[in-house]
Amino acid sequence: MTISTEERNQVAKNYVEEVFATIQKRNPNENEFHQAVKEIFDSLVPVFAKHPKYMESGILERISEPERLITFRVPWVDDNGKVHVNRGFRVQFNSAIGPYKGGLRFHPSVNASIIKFLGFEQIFKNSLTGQPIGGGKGGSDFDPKGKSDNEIMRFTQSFMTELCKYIGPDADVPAGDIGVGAREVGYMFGQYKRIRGGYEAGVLTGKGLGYGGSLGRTEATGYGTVYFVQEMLKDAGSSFEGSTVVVSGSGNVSTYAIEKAQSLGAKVVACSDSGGYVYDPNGINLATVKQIKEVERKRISEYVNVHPHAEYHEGCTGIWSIPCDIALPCATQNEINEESAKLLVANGVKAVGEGANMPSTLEAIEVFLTNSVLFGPAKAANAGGVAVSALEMAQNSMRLAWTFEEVDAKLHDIMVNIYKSAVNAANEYGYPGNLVVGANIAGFLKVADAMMAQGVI
Ligand SMILES: NC(=O)C1=CN([C@@H]2O[C@H](COP(=O)(O)OP(=O)(O)OC[C@H]3O[C@@H](n4cnc5c(N)ncnc54)[C@H](O)[C@@H]3O)[C@@H](O)[C@H]2O)C=CC1
Ligand SMILES: O=C(O)CCC(=O)C(=O)O
Repeated sequence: MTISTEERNQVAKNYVEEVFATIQKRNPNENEFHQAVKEIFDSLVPVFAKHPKYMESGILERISEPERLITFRVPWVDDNGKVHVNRGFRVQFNSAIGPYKGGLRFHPSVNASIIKFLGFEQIFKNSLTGQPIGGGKGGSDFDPKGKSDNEIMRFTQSFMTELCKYIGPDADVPAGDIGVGAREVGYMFGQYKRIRGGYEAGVLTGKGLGYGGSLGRTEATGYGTVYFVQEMLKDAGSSFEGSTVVVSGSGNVSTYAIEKAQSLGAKVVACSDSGGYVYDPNGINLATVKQIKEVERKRISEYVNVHPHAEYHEGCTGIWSIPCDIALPCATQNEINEESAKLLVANGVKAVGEGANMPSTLEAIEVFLTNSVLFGPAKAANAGGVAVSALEMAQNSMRLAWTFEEVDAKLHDIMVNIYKSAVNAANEYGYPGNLVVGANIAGFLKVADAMMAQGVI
């Protein structure tokens, strides 16, 4: 008996809802994880309607359950001799297409829900890059703010003393994320080498250039986000040239998103940190931001001491009230809610590119899509960082180093290809222009096919 398209869609929708309900029940109070799962699941209904084989082999049930979630104690001693205990995490979510790959986040908000949402997203993002990397993520509820260099070193060494049991160049390859940059990766690499012996350069990415790091990795996520938005704009007959841009955050992703947007002729008028935001009508002076954040490790409020014509405002969400053509949320999850999205639309925003992971709530995404704002979802738009991490792994394996220009050209190609894959999948499954659906489907299909080929594991 043949069934109608409508009936197929209903069967697929029921399946997705049933699996989602099970996930909510099995992972209570993990709101960020539920949010990430819901966004993907809703996008996949047309895939299950067209290819019931994925339902029959329980792909959704399997892909949403981590292969492994490791939690561990991280004891360390501060400069005054006081003992502290933090909690460490590593989620090894999916290894269907390659070793687990994804960053480590040190932030007091880190918990199982945050790590699982990030690890889950990483599966599809990594698949979109076209490189052989599975999905993983980790971190700790350790707060690096205000800690001395020695405290950071003692903490990261303690963290790696446990983590090193579970990672390796062909097994699981961590890197940085919020609160983890070149300094922390360096200390972790040293501790891994000390415990495990040998010189396994490919066990971590984001390393310093003098000991196996790749040129272009520091810039990759920010540059990649701008390359992705450039493709969206190009298709709409527009560009960065002469546009006004707002970028949230002032860390790794923000800094290099600002740098690339400026180099393409945009005026970036605002950036922020977790304390507040700076509005500079003359255009943000990036050298000042780098000095404050990368050298002095101080608050962004210092900016107005150097540039008194600029304004500093307390609080995180106010930045979205600044009129702009292009918004690049590059700070953290759920930083744009429905209200902020409506404000951006009312002020004429044309494009949004997500440099951070899940920076827009589901309601905010809906606002952008229904108002025909060009919307580059995180999994696609910020995939440049992990893509260049995979290039770092490749260079480590080959024991050679590519030039900055070579890496940047590869990054550019990868971002263009991700954009094309998302556009094509959106068209094929009946959602033209919806890059959320397109990226989710394109990322899913490769992993799902690999899982099918490898049997029920
Ligand atoms: N570093 C990387 O290669 C990649 C990072 N990401 C994502 O990009 C985002 C930023 O990460 P990084 O730049 O690496 O971290 P980072 O630690 O270098 O910078 C984070 C920035 O966000 C600010 N921030 C934190 N909470 C905030 C809030 N509530 N409001 C405003 N600003 C806030 C911090 O003050 C800091 O300036 C995160 O969502 C991360 O998961 C995504 C892909 C790759
Ligand atoms: O380069 C990496 O492996 C980390 C990238 C990452 O954590 C991310 O894409 O969110």
